[in-house]
Amino acid sequence: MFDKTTWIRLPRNVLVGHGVLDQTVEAVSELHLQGRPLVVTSPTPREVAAERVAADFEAAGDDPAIVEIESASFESVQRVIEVAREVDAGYLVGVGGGKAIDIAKMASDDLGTGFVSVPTAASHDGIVSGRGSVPEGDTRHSVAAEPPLAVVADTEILADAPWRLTTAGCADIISNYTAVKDWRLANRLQNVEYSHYSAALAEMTAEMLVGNADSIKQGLEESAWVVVKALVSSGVAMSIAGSSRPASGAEHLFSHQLDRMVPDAALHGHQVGVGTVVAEYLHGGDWRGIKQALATIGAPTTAAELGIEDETVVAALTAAHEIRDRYTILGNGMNEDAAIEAAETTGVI
Ligand SMILES: NC(=O)C1=CN([C@@H]2O[C@H](COP(=O)(O)OP(=O)(O)OC[C@H]3O[C@@H](n4cnc5c(N)ncnc54)[C@H](O)[C@@H]3O)[C@@H](O)[C@H]2O)C=CC1
Ligand SMILES: O=C(CO)COP(=O)(O)O
Ligand SMILES: [Zn+2]
Repeated sequence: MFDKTTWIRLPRNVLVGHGVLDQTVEAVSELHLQGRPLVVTSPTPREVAAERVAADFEAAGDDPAIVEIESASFESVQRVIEVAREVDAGYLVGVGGGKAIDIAKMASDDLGTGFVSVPTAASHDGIVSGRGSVPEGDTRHSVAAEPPLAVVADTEILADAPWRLTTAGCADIISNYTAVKDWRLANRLQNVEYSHYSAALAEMTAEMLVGNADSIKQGLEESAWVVVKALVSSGVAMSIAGSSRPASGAEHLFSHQLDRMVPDAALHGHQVGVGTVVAEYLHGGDWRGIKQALATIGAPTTAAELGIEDETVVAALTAAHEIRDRYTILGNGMNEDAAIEAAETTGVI
């Protein structure tokens, strides 16, 4: 008997454009969600967008509540769940960067409620994905979470956000190159389940972004448009795969290890970009091309540009494979000499 089952969960409404934040209530009303919206946000995104979204729900008679989170942690998820129960929320609206959106989608999953994604920065490809990424002790979980029913990406807001957030999003997409190589390797060596469609979409998204690298420039709203569409596409690749494999390989393990060693030292996407240069080198690929694309966009390509000590980068490379049980080009780990050699050859240190 044929026994394969695939369940691909994608958003129904994806709004991308200038001023679309004002259409959030309309995009949600189309989904026939019931009850009060709970807006999940963090301090800056609250000022930038969440208060406006809440005011629009208020004006529509939807009686919204707001909860602010500070970090991506299971404690934050738990707090949001508690607040959602206290206010009897019908669905959750995540407004902010990757952390606020991850917390909202994980809390929604637990509560069994709908989730709407309102990114205020084009900084990560979790905008659409049905995954949450949360550190815990020595490890970092990639957990199944509620994928958004709707996405509202206002390019006016995204273009107004600090430019470094957009370059981080670009680097998070460029990392698909090595993530897919790692996925293929894991498929061949470990029989890890692999999706050609998902991998092709993830790679094509990275190629299109790199092909447009010259047109991604600070101060152009068009750039925010190009980047956020790529982030949506990358998130769809994760939804097709049912895992973060098409967008997260060795370069992500390296970034997650840096988060453990030097929390908040640099943006997720920027760390991932530097990890991509080293991972591409380890794969014997065109690491110079990756480095050039990152540099053209204005994303960091060295430890110094990340603001992280060379020794910390080397230590993160040697310990990255321990983050989780995900087979990558790192295999059972790099020793220190090999990590120094790779980081020096690529000019990362
Ligand atoms: N679930 C998934 O599939 C994925 C999850 N992630 C996760 O997302 C997180 C990284 O996302 P980031 O957005 O880089 O981090 P973040 O959510 O911490 O945001 C970075 C900073 O940007 C600020 N910010 C956001 N919008 C702003 C605006 N319009 N103006 C000014 N400041 C603004 C935030 O307040 C924060 O200080 C990590 O935890 C990462 O693991 C990343 C990729 C995929
Ligand atoms: O950041 C991600 C994809 O860009 C996914 O995060 P994980 O590595 O935790 O799955
Ligand atoms: Zn990422």
